[in-house]
Amino acid sequence: MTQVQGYLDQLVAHIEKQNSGQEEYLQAIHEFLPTIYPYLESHPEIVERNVLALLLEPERLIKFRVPWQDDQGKWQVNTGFRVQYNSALGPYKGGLRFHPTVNESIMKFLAFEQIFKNSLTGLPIGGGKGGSDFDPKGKSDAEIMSFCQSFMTELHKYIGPNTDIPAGDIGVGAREIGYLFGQYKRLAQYDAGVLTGKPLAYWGSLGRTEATGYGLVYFVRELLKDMKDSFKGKRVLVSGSGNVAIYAMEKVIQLGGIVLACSDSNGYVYDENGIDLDVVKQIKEQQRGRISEYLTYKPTAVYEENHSIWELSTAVDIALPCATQNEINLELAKNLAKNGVQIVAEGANMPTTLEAVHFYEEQGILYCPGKAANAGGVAVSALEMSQNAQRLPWSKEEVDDKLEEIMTHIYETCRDTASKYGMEQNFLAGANIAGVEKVITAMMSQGLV
Ligand SMILES: NC(=O)C1=CN([C@@H]2O[C@H](COP(=O)(O)OP(=O)(O)OC[C@H]3O[C@@H](n4cnc5c(N)ncnc54)[C@H](O)[C@@H]3O)[C@@H](O)[C@H]2O)C=CC1
Ligand SMILES: O=C(O)CCC(=O)C(=O)O
Repeated sequence: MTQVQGYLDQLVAHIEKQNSGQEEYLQAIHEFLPTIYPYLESHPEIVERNVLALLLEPERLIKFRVPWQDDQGKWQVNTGFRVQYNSALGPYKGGLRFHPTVNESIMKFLAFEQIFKNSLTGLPIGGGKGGSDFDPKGKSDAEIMSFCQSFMTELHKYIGPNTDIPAGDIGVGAREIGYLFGQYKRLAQYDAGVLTGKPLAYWGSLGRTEATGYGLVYFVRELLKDMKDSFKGKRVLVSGSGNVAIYAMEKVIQLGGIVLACSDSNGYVYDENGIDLDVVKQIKEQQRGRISEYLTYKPTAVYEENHSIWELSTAVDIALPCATQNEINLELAKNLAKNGVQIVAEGANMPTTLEAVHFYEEQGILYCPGKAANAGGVAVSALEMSQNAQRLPWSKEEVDDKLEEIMTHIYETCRDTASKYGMEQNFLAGANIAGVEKVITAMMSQGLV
């Protein structure tokens, strides 16, 4: 056994013991460590000085009680989290998720991935993530406000425009960011730089709403260019119908692709004529309704309740999972392969199980991991921070041009890093090595901090 392998085995054993039962977190670590093996071989000082032990331990994990009152006057309580994982490259940056499945494991996997994603953007941001097991589904506006105010009452002690800057994620959009900011302002001082993804009326950035979805499609467009191909006529499946999914669909359609299906947590809708995005926006952005309502507007479409979009049996060129973690397992990946998929690019964070990722590799399906392909959202969040610091808003074109430039650079970095280490087209290894290299260099130059 090589020295590097021995070191990795020892680290994995320690992490498994310390985090037993935290499945998603351990999955993210198991996905990450083997891919950086060749980088560690060429950098023996990292192993000799045990740098990875520091990298793998979050700098801080904050867990707090969030009491709030429902519309009946009854007291309710949820758990809040903020994981401040790594600040080598800048203040902690990463979204807040409000979803009943949120727990320590999910928070830690998201914060861990965020470190390398933020590093790949080339912008000065460290990695963090937070949220709560609060379920916004079915709650009134007053209940959402009450919850957000209580959440921020505790969180404001730990964040600030130069220390930790949260944003949105599942269940946290412009409405929630508005309530969170309102409470921050009452408790601290007026500094809109403390959150990103803000509404445009007070220091939000044009283009942030679209950024993750557009960025994902820019990443795939660059990959297609290398293949002397384009989105024109490509048959595309997009899971979810939230922020990331909607703007991924919009850009695919603008570039000439056909989006055949999208979904929500209840089921999926398939429209052979191509999904009508105006209808999806009306249902999801205006009515906050269910995707099944698509059939009211488009009766010829098909709706499948309680089925995954990845079970569909139809020819597919490109799959864009944009809903949630582990939505594609091995069986569903096999179905995608049967349907002829060539590219799987992740808008969501870790939507593919490790077995399915290995299957893509074996089958030669090009796999673009979320930490690279969905980095456009956090990149534009960092541009929002720049605009806030300058006290100057940029035009939508300026933001979008920068987003395209950043995503092209991320794609090229992943491609070239993979090639440099002899792993042609392994974008996962490319993303992990390029992402970690900068973080480790910064950590080593900062000493034991
Ligand atoms: N909003 C952003 O800027 C970024 C989001 N992401 C990731 O993208 C994914 C989606 O986030 P958003 O669009 O912001 O959230 P959202 O709350 O706007 O939408 C989430 C969508 O996923 C669907 N969904 C949730 N759980 C599901 C399940 N179990 N099965 C099927 N569908 C399910 C929901 O119905 C909804 O359509 C998440 O993994 C998030 O971490 C990644 C980078 C940035
Ligand atoms: O915009 C941000 O700061 C965070 C986005 C995010 O949570 C993510 O990239 O997963």
